[in-house]
Amino acid sequence: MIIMKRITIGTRASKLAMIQTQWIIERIHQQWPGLEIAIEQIRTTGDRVTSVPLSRIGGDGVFVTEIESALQERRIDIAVHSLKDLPTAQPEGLCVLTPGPREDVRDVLVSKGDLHISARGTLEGITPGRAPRIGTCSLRRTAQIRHLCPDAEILSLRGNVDTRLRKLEAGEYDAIILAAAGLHRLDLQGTLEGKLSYFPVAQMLPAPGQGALGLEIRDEPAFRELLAPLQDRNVQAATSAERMFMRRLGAGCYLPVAAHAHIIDERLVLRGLVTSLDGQRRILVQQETGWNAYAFLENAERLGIELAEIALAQGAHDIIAELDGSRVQEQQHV
Ligand SMILES: NCc1[nH]cc(CCC(=O)O)c1CC(=O)O
Repeated sequence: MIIMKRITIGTRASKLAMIQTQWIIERIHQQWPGLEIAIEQIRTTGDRVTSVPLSRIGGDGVFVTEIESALQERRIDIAVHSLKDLPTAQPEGLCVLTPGPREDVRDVLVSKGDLHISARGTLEGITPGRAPRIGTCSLRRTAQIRHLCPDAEILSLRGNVDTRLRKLEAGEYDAIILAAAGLHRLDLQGTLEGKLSYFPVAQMLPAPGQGALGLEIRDEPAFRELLAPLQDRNVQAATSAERMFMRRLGAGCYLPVAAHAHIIDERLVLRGLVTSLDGQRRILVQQETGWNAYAFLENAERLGIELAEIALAQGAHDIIAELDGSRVQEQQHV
């Protein structure tokens, strides 16, 4: 039985983070109408340091560390995150629940001119003799776009979604790549009509957890009970498989590792990718659970681990080690 009267939700202050938080608050209120919910905005390292690519700041958790401290110190009770920003292992005493439904998992090309993604997933509309300039800071997107278009010039792009769109308008890029989920939640499809083309998942495999939210709490029965009605078994199974794939590879969230799981015919199907930054070497693997096996979370997690081991057996370790090495060198030059 819930006896709480008031809880505090912690979040980043960005427009997207606030929309996500408001949505979660509405969902909690539907279940627990009397509960008073306060919001605490927390500034993270990722919000403060906007001029350096995330892959150089030091990888994991740049958008969450301060928020996790607030949870551990009991200044907040629930943290609302974009699941893909959340490291795959939680600090002592914290756990993550995943509400549904999951937004669109795909990445989108937002174009200033003719560049677009065809239905087959190829990059079209390139001006002959000129390398398309594409903005992204994600190594996962960089490697996959280089695979699709080895001539593309990849330019660094950081900031929240509005900032990125402003930089595109300013003419620094021919196109930029964003997560569909962020654009949809910010209700930007209308404004960007005619400029958007969606990558098929197979051509731009998403980040583990992309499109899903993660609710982080102290692992206590009262908060588990409070959020239980929001949980979605299928989203939980799919994202757990994706995140375990990443975790077993020992890859931080800013390495070119991608994973996507979905349910077909009552089986959980997981696809994973480990790729070199130039997009030349790719280890693309797929595995599925038995019929209805994903009903047990352990099976979804085991699927992620098994697929990672398949990728490692095919040489994923070498690619990751190489990338880790080059990142350390880059950091020394910052
Ligand atoms: N680190 C950026 C980030 N984290 C979560 C989202 C929104 C999409 C999502 O929830 O997966 C974005 C923006 C983007 O990648 O374009």
